[in-house]
Amino acid sequence: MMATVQSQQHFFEGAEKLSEWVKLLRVVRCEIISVTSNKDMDAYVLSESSMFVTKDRFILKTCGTTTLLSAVDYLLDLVKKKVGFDKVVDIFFSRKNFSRPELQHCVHQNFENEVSFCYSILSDGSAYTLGRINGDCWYLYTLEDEGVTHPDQTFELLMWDMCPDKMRIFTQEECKSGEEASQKSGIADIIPGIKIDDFLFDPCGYSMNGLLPGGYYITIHVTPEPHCSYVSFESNVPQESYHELIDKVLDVFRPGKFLMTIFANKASIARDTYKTLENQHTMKGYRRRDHQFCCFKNYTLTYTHYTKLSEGTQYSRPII
Ligand SMILES: C[S@@+](CC[C@H](N)C(=O)[O-])C[C@H]1O[C@@H](n2cnc3c(N)ncnc32)[C@H](O)[C@@H]1O
Repeated sequence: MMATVQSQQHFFEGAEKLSEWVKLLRVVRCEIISVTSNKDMDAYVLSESSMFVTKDRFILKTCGTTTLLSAVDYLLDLVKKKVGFDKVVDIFFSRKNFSRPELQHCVHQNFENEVSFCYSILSDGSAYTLGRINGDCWYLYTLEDEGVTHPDQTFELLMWDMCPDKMRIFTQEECKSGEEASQKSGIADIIPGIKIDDFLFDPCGYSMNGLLPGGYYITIHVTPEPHCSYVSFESNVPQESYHELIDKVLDVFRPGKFLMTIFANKASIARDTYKTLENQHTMKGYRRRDHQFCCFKNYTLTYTHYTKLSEGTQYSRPII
């Protein structure tokens, strides 16, 4: 979930900020493991994924059986009370369809419940499903009211049916620390110069946040268990074309399936990237199953879903 908030007042980082975030995360049912900062952004590795805070934007990514949407009311109260921000400029709540929805809190057991919940707090929003409603799909609730005018883009790769050899790296049997896993897997080389905060769970699982100057981040989360292997990659690093980044991430993880979403507003250098993906029927040993393009008021959104070509399959179109 990403929310952008504003007011006329100057933003001030209160000293008790950390304890306020701890309380907010308690509502969501997760904890802070580690914090890293640069002058533009605070990045938190959480027991269930990540949180990023800038002067006017809040990004919360959670997994497992957390109750992410319960953070919205709390957050809106908090920013109003602490810094006087009282207007939500944008909100994006998105997720892939769950493998086991019945294990979730009732609000998160289906998208209709989530939409009702979002609508009860921010009633101008719209809800969308991209992909196949009888297969893999991706849900989005977005407000998109005024939107931001500065360049803005978000790239996400959600991967599953992961390569077991790659996943072994993210276990305590194979690596002793997050840093070792970042190096051994090749994660450390995906975006050069990034300030990495990584964590290896016991007995397995891996999370990392990476920061670049200018408010740019990447975040990667790995669930290596073979019966439910899953990796997420997200970044707001601007690219005219995401092909090189996609190649690097696929090389590191070799998923069986992945879906990709790219949001870009008019001011972003990524605004035309959808054109370069239009005829990308295959890429790096993967075949496209679904491809959709949406024009929202302030953003374009590209959704695309690929699955691995089986051994010996002939490529019918050029491969990047
Ligand atoms: C890295 S976390 C977050 C992954 C999340 N699916 C995502 O993409 O955002 C999940 C992985 O860490 C492991 N793990 C180990 N201890 C954990 C803990 N205390 N809390 C959450 N995950 C833990 C889980 O078994 C799983 O493999």
